[in-house]
Amino acid sequence: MSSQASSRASSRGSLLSKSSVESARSGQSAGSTNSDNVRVIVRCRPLSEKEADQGEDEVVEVESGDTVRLELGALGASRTQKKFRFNAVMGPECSQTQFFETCGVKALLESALDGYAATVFAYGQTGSGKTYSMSGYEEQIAEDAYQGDAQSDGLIPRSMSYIFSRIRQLKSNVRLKASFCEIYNEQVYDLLNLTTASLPVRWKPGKGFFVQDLFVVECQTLSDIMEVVCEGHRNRRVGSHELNKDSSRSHSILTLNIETESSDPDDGHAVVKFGKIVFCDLAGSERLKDTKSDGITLTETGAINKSLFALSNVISALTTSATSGAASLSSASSSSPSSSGALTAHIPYRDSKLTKLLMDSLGGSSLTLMICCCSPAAAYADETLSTLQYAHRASKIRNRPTVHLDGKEQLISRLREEIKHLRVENAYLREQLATARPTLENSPSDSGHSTEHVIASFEREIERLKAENREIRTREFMADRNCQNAMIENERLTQKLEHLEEVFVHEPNPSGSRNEHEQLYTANLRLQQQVGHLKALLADSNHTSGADLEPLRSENAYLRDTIAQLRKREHSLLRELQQRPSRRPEARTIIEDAERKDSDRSFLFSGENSL
Ligand SMILES: Nc1ncnc2c1ncn2[C@@H]1O[C@H](COP(=O)(O)OP(=O)(O)OP(=O)(O)O)[C@@H](O)[C@H]1O
Repeated sequence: MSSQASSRASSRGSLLSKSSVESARSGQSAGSTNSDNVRVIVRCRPLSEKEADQGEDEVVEVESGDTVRLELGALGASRTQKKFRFNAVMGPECSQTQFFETCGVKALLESALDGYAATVFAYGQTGSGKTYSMSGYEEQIAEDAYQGDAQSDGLIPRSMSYIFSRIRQLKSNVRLKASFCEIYNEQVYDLLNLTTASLPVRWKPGKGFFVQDLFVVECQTLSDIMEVVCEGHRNRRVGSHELNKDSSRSHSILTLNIETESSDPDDGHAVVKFGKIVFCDLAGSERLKDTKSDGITLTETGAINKSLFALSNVISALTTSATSGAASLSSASSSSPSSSGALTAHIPYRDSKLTKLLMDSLGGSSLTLMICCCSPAAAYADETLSTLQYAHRASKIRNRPTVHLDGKEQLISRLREEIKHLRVENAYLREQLATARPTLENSPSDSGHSTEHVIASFEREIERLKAENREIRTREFMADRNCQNAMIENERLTQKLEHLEEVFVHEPNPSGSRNEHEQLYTANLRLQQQVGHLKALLADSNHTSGADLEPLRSENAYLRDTIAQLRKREHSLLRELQQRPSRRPEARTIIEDAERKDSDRSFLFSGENSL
């Protein structure tokens, strides 16, 4: 296996938006709805031995291939039922092979080979079968030199072997790179490199959120990649509690980057696409009292529930904006440069590392498959209900799948698209002229205008509209670029603050923190200048294309909010510094300095200057 420690994950290509993706891409064999929606599959496991011994009732029933019925309430007359419909529902009898064949993951893998980003994530209560569905038996897959098991293997090993079998058939050069990390207690750890401490999550334009310094392994054979999978499982944090003896205590994220080089069927030139598939096995949602958590387990459970709550908030915000007709993509932190005009609602991706890293999968440019696992036991009916409700909301999320190409390819494809559009427009205009000409030729020229005059005025109008269109596009491009710049500044400021926090925690020398503050102030000022520039641009744009720039204004409001929050944090850090007796004189100077500078710059955020 050739491996490389990559300080930054391989530089990715740009994204090319597509308005829609062929239905085949979403792999919807059973009950497919919209190709851009998150596809949701429910899988109900059999009763465990323990549950069967306890005489548990089964309250989950698969009604048809896509409907699940849940019995609620006490046994007897007061029982009620709830029904949910999903893309597909699989019951306890469903084998791992059947599950792989019918859940739609194969089509996602095909899409990833075709340059799309795809995500499969498993959600459900602890012990409901997420790891079993994603990987198989955890203790087996974590064995040294694991060779695979035809019966019990889950989606991940099956997907890996599927990809290699497809690569053998394809007439393309394919490069595969894998990384594997986990989010444990809100910190990201590399599962392939245990020597590193927790890793930071960063944001970059054109790339979105990513884990910095993650170990990336180039895989040439199936056994290379299975080694990555097994190594990750060996290193994943597993604990034992009342509901599951091998419970995953973290969210794990396995990413396979697929670089495919093929020749364009139209003109034979080489095209490189950057697809990827992400497998995310979430830690189980769980009630503290059921798991009988204490000490470390209690902290872990708290962190798990907190990040799942953040995920639920993102899903709610996305579904609310989807049902209210608002676009679901947040350009403020989107990985897609082409998506920047789409923001109309703030989606709280930044609230947790999990939601940052899943941003592209939820409301972003990825094709997404959510696997919802549940237990059939009556004892967990409430948890199952909340899982199904969660899943139902998630199924309303609309993504915008995009092909990932490198910069040059992106330009060529954009120009091709442009030519295609112009051709359609030309054909339409010719048609219009053809229908207008006989009418005009037969009509009396009582208005004093000849047919030629009318046609010429049509043509002038078309030219005028085209010029206006170009101008609006230029303005949008400029505003988009300014937003990107403001985001970069925002990220830089966040990093400064993180650094400043570290400075306080680790007791550095006093002159260092003063310096920190100066740098922070300069960065802050630069950010404000960006925002001011953006405001001026938007105010100017208002005259001609106010409606087109509405999303940017909303994004701007979000950025200003973020800046205000960052400033609050900056102040609280300074107050903290002031409270330390050893640093009081130094703190006073810094605070006075900051307050004086604040009053200088406050005009930028005053009411009449806001957008
Ligand atoms: N469909 C299934 N068929 C047979 N056994 C299953 C099935 N699903 C789960 N199991 C078994 O149930 C137990 C719990 O499953 P698993 O560890 O996958 O749950 P989990 O949802 O990943 O839990 P946690 O969130 O605590 O990690 C395991 O012993 C697993 O082998």
